[in-house]
Amino acid sequence: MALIITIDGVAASGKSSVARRVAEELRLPFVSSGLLYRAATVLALRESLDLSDGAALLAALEHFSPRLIPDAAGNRVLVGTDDLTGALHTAEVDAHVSQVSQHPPLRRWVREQLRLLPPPFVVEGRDMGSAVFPEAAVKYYLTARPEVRARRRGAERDLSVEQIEWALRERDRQDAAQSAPAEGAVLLDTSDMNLEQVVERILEGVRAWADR
Ligand SMILES: Nc1ncnc2c1ncn2[C@@H]1O[C@H](COP(=O)(O)OP(=O)(O)O)[C@@H](O)[C@H]1O
Ligand SMILES: Nc1ccn([C@H]2C[C@H](O)[C@@H](COP(=O)(O)OP(=O)(O)O)O2)c(=O)n1
Repeated sequence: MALIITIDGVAASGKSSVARRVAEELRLPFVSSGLLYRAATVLALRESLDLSDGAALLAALEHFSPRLIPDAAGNRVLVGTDDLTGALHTAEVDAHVSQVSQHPPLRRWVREQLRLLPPPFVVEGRDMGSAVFPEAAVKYYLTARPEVRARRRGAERDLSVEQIEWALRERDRQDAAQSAPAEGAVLLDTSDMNLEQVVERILEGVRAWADR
């Protein structure tokens, strides 16, 4: 079975940065599942769709067919030849993506897109090790204290750390349904670890799996 490594966790726990570095060390592609939910949100906002209307949101995904490109330097999302990536990480998308991602038809669409990707790869999100790739060989779940996560994200948003912490706690609450750690996932609280320490812990886990 080709190796799939899942790295799930709460917002700003370090999933994308850690997945990118782990994939780099293992010379594997890495996949950021959240970008498809962010792309769905950007499309819905641009089309002024009702974010509570799952059928309309799914129709928009099927019409625009956003494509996730697992670039090693950082995943990209294309709609036709338009690169949506630069519009995905904003406070406005943060504020609406949880509502968009709740709809089961959208989750099924995202799952179908992800399961088309040829293993091996590292994939990060909320439910990669549970709902999407339960067969994955190595599963991790990252957490960190909200104030630590807010400080880390602070460099990426033009909001105060207090505003970011409030928004992260709100998104944790809204995302809770699809964010439970997968069975067998190794839980890592990264609050007091730097990025490379988290990366090394996961690489140790992959080596242990390879030597089993
Ligand atoms: N263990 C860590 N220590 C310090 N900074 C970190 C750590 N993990 C991630 N970061 C930084 O925190 C920010 C958010 O990380 P990111 O990977 O985007 O989180 P997520 O994908 O879980 O939302 C990034 O700037 C990243 O470089
Ligand atoms: N596998 C996933 C990935 C993301 N989501 C939802 C929940 C998140 O609030 C949004 C955005 O996810 P993303 O990983 O890009 O967000 P963060 O990097 O954690 O801030 O999408 C999801 O429901 N399932």
